[in-house]
Amino acid sequence: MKIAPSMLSANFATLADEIKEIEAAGADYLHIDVMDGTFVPNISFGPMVFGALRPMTNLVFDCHLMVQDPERYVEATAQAGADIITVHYEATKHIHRVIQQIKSLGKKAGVVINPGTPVAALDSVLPEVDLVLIMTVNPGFGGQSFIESTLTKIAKLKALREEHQYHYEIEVDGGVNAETGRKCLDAGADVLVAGSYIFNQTDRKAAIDSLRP
Ligand SMILES: O=C(CO)[C@H](O)[C@H](O)COP(=O)(O)O
Ligand SMILES: [Co+2]
Repeated sequence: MKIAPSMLSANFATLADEIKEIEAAGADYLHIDVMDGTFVPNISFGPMVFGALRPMTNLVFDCHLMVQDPERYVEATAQAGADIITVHYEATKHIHRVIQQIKSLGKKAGVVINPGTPVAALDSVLPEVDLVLIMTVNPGFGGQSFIESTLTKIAKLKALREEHQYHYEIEVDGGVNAETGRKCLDAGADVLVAGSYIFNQTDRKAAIDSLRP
């Protein structure tokens, strides 16, 4: 399993040091939450900010685009050094086209659904994607409580992957701590995103280690 600390909960005044610390502590991905104030009621940062961090770390840049019509920003995200670009099913009229756009730029393509969207909405893109992200909170803010009803989606995605020999990783995002993270892993998750749980602790290595079974 992999751990993806979410930069949203890091100290923005010392971002480079925060990133180096979680890399040394054994993180696998750096989860990068881009918010536009339209698709979600919050604004975070964009490609100019994480692009500046790219030369400072070898962590996989796992970009979660919470923006309306993400096709407008996929290219800039790729150019800023993203490795995985994940777009919301709910944010575009053309989810299949955006996935193709991401792949044509040589990046791994992910799709993400809100707690209110069923796995069935993803039928047509599951054969194409490298990652499926299940929101375990409503997107927009760190530090929210895990929504238990999302666990059944993880199990569904795992069963579909086995049945059809799909290749996507299953990632979960929101309200993940040692307890809820374990439930996600038991249900079949491969990647745990955790923001406040990791960055609110002074010992980030202990926090990351506590998420591993
Ligand atoms: O996408 C996100 C919010 O929309 C974040 O990745 C997520 O909320 C992480 O924060 P926390 O672990 O504190 O819930
Ligand atoms: Co996220």
